[in-house]
Amino acid sequence: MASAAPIQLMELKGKVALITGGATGIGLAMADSLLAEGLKKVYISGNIDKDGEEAVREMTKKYGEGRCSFKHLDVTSLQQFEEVVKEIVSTEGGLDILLNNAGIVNERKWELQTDVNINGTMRGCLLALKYMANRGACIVNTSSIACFDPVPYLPGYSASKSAITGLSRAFGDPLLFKEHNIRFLVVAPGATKTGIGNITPASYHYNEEWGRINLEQFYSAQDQGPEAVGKGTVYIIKYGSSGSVWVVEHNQLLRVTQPKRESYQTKIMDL
Ligand SMILES: NC(=O)C1=CN([C@@H]2O[C@H](COP(=O)(O)OP(=O)(O)OC[C@H]3O[C@@H](n4cnc5c(N)ncnc54)[C@H](O)[C@@H]3O)[C@@H](O)[C@H]2O)C=CC1
Ligand SMILES: CCCCCC(=O)/C=C/C=C\C/C=C\C/C=C\CCCC(=O)O
Repeated sequence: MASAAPIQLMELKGKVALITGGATGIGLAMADSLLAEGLKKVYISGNIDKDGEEAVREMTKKYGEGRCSFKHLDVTSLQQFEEVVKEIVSTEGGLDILLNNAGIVNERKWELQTDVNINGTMRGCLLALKYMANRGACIVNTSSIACFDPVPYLPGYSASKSAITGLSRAFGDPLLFKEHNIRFLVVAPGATKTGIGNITPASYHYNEEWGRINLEQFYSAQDQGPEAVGKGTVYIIKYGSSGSVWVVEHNQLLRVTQPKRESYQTKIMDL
């Protein structure tokens, strides 16, 4: 049920955004939704140049010349990440929105999965503190519903998404917000039709049978397109208070209210 009219915390017209893993799927849908809202410029970034170039062609056709550019950025490299952020800040006079969205599913290469998903998001948040403070900036980190309900066959992936939600809530705490005036937010999508599942069980899982079961479950659970996450993210950027967590699942945007831990603990004994 909708509550009282929310207070808009950011005007999107004329703003500049950078999206990691922005060339495909959810990241590209976020770019599309932001451009539709009148952003001055959206920088799509990613580790695969041909995907980036294709995405820019698509966005330029839809929104006109100069609204969207591609930057090569592998989020496992802090140096690359910092160079891209610095270049945008110097060209545009500042960066207003950073969407830490790059992510992979790869239980076989779980260390790489950790580096992209957790460390990549952490790098983006730390760079935001360094280059985006005190201008009302907003960071949205892409988690997953796997952060609430760990997917049995994806321990490393589920852990990485719990970490993203945890670090975003810590960065987004009102105490820190008072110091740097940056909102840190979480979008946690449910199963979404993108290329993330275009993998073979043996190529991404240490247990091929688990991989097969997980992919089957994933394909049958995908009931929304990336556009839903793009639209939901625009709402979150406009209205989400720092540290808030949001789900986009079954084509709905939902606000997550974390219960106080005392409410779900059962006392066993005094020690
Ligand atoms: N599709 C789904 O059901 C769900 C996806 N997510 C998350 O949404 C985010 C986007 O995924 P999708 O759009 O679904 O898949 P996708 O595979 O289309 O997008 C991921 C993007 O990240 C890029 N990427 C991978 N490694 C990178 C690196 N080292 N540096 C920079 N970019 C890199 C890929 O090239 C790709 O463009 C991910 O964080 C994923 O975990 C969360 C919940 C559900
Ligand atoms: C290849 C898996 C990609 C994981 C993407 C993700 O972040 C989250 C996906 C969420 C659910 C799908 C994953 C596994 C399916 C498990 C259970 C299906 C239960 C059906 C449902 O909850 O709707």
